[in-house]
Amino acid sequence: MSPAPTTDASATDATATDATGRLSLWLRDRSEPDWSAVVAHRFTGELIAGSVADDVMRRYLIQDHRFVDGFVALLGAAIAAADRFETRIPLTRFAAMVTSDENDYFLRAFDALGVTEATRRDTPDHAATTTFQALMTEARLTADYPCCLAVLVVAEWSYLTWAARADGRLPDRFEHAEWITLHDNPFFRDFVGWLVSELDRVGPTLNDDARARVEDLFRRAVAAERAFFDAAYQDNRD
Ligand SMILES: Cc1ncc(C[n+]2csc(CCO)c2C)c(N)n1
Repeated sequence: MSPAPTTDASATDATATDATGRLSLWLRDRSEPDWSAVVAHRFTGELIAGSVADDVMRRYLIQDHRFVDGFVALLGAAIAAADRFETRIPLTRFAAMVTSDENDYFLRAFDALGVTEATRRDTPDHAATTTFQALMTEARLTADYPCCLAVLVVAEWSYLTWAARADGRLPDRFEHAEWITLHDNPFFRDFVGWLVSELDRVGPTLNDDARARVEDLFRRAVAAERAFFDAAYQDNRD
């Protein structure tokens, strides 16, 4: 019943119309049209083309840097809630990567874009950031592995999918190019393939209620990703 783990999550074109097959594909279907809006968002297209306006990039990165903290906490909850040791290992390695390479990118990009610490401190959270933080907290506090996975999978799989669209073409500026390669490289591809396969592994163990909770979190996470990208184009804070 359980499918072989995929190692190339971005190449998955299949759709699933019922939840008895691959839960990941079913959830992705159920999150349309938001899923497609996320992976083909104006922001990601402009990033790949290297044409994102600097103020858009600044707004996005200031908010996204705040996302990482809650994300790492959610990863920690998934590590704690996972059903076996072999599952904790990739999650732990990934947590180490997120807190080293990725944080370094943010700091260099802030420098290059002239974003000072004072600006970061004085910029309030956008409503889309607050929504996402709340969703990650909600998933974390379930202390339930499939619920944690639902939100993690959305955050990772959607990013791999849009980044893979660059297909080897990279824009000149590192602020743009590295944000793409951070989300489409062999390590990340393997990790996301594994993470998606985890959702498929636990899928058949869920009863209807548990699956409904996972679906609700997954769909709200996709909607939150869409709103997060939209927010980069909004000057106001609400
Ligand atoms: C709103 C938002 N959603 C998802 C990601 C993706 N993401 C967050 S942490 C992480 C791990 C290392 O890159 C990844 C892929 C993001 N950055 N911002």
